[in-house]
Amino acid sequence: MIKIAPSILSADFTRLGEEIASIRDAEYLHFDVMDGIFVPNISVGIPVLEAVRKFTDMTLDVHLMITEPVRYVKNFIDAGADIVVIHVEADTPERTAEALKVIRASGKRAGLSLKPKTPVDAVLPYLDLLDLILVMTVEPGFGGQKFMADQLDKVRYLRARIDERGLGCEIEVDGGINPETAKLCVDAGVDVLVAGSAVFGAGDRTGVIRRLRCLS
Ligand SMILES: O=C(CO)[C@H](O)[C@H](O)COP(=O)(O)O
Repeated sequence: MIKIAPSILSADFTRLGEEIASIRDAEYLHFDVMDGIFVPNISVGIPVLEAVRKFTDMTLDVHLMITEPVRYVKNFIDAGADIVVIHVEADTPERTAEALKVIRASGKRAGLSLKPKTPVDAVLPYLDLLDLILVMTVEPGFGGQKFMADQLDKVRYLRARIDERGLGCEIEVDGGINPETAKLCVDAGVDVLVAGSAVFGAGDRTGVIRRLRCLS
């Protein structure tokens, strides 16, 4: 069963509670954190995550597009994150592993993401520490960009590595996901689809989530 993770980056922040309440039948709620340094944009942070945590029981999938994530992972866990995804490019290998261990030691799920220009084998040394790998299918920083189909080679490669080792690590994609690109991702072996503008730009959110699952 494909999991859907609507990204609140594309929600109407003046009505964030209503926007979240309009999402039914999605497994995760994707929460994008941007620091203006790791990516050329600034989004929301810990106080907003705390508010969202009080509002919903959904699994909160927190994507940290920030430098030196090891400094902040515990704060995001305390604020209510269920899954914390950091970037492989955001710190040294030692501190990246340390951050992943802190997440798991807190009883939360650890994820690692890679930007489109990062070679896929950059995440392999961390596989045993991971519950999720997030393959970016746009340059991180902004919603509403065009899907990069060439990133699906990474998905196929990771699918094979994860399956041959019998690991439970999920593969997630983020950026430019709509019902057409979702089909390509599912065929390549993706487990979780992040979708921002496709979900929050649609009137019928239940309908679009169903189409993203390739059910209609
Ligand atoms: O992480 C992100 C951008 O860095 C967003 O989650 C992503 O771009 C979703 O937006 P859309 O579905 O509109 O492409």
